[in-house]
Amino acid sequence: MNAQQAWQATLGQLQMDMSKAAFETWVRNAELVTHDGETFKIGVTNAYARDWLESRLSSTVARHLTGMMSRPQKVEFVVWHKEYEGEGESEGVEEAAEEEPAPAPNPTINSRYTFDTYVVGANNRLAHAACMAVAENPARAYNPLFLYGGVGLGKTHLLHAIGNQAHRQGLQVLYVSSEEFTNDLINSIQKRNTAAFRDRYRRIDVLLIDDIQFIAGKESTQEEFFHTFNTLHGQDKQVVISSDRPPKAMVTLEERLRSRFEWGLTVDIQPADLETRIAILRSKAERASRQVPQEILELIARQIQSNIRELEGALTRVLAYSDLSGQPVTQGLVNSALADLIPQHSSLGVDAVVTAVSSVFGVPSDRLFGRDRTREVALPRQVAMYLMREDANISLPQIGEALGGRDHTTVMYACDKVADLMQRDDRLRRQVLQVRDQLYGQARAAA
Ligand SMILES: Nc1ncnc2c1ncn2[C@@H]1O[C@H](COP(=O)(O)OP(=O)(O)OP(=O)(O)O)[C@@H](O)[C@H]1O
Repeated sequence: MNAQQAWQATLGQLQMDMSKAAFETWVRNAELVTHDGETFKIGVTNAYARDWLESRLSSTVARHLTGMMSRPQKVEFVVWHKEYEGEGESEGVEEAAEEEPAPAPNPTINSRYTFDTYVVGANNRLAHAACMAVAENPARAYNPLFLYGGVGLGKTHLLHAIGNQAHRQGLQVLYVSSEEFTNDLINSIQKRNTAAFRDRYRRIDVLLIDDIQFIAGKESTQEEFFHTFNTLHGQDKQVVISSDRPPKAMVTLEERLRSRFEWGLTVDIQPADLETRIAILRSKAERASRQVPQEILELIARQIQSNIRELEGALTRVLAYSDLSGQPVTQGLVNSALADLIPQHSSLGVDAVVTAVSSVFGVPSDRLFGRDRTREVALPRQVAMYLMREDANISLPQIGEALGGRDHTTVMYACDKVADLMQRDDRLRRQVLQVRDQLYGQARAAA
């Protein structure tokens, strides 16, 4: 087998092993540059892709190549552009590519929000992969990309991350909230300067428009956005849109806009699970050069469940509390610092959990309290047991007593089963998050 065949076979293997999104984002455009008998030099289009492949795939790729060539092989990823082909050593090419001066900052893009600082978990993996794909290949991956999710879950962060990367590639990027778009439009109409408005919005390569839900119901803004969208899309320019709900749920949105939003890819961001929330806190603490014990991060992450902005705010508050009082960060300090942010667990009782489970799973409360064992009731009941145990700290015998007079081993089994299923069953994980959303929404409202 020659080197090119071995590389193509490795690509085929990776395609089978990796998720589609990851493969498309990171591997599809990689090419064999040189092979000197023992090292495969693989070219990728930018330093991001090189670092990603180097840190996650180099040993897997080397293993596949070794198997195919029947002798030990190494792999090296380099930044490589096709137009440099034949101009000599690829090392030289790599340096040339990296020495390009950075473009002047883009005033509409927040340079702190990058893919590097975005923590990926099960809740946002697809959204993250889609954004990476768009940033790598504007207008060629998904156009438009429509990103939706609840408040404070990282939509704006991802838009800026795309913006930062596209800007580094020398593209003209414009980030605006839909409110700014509306205000710009109104001003231009008042000043009779709509030509300048159109120029600003149509002479760009990438338009990132945040919180598009605010244009629903505003007729002339929708009209103008429709033309902006068509012009950009028609010229193969990338449009990325964020919203707090999917296009279908934007009731007062004109049908022609809704259908355009659905032309490309629509992806959601769900609330982050516990592990991701801890990882976000850890990353934020590290960036602030602070050492915070794992159990403290976990304590904060358990308390603030549905909004990453609040989660970050909670950490900042705990650290400020510790600095101002001169005390170390302990559980007690966290509890005092967050007393008014955290719903008190005692307010979560059996009834609150059953009501929330009942509404998310669509099973009447009395059936959850009863002894019915059909699957449509049994699983939601097990979820209720799990949440009573995990979130409301109710004892196993009390839970069993409340839910149909079961003994504590049944409850223990249910809790383990739900915890295990949530690792594998995405739908169930989301349902549990929805229940928690309801519980904590209620608890906060009652506080
Ligand atoms: N996965 C993540 N990793 C790191 N930081 C995150 C993540 N998700 C959200 N954040 C941070 O949480 C904060 C809120 O995120 P962001 O403003 O992007 O949310 P949003 O979904 O746009 O909210 P809104 O609905 O209010 O517009 C930001 O500081 C962002 O950096």
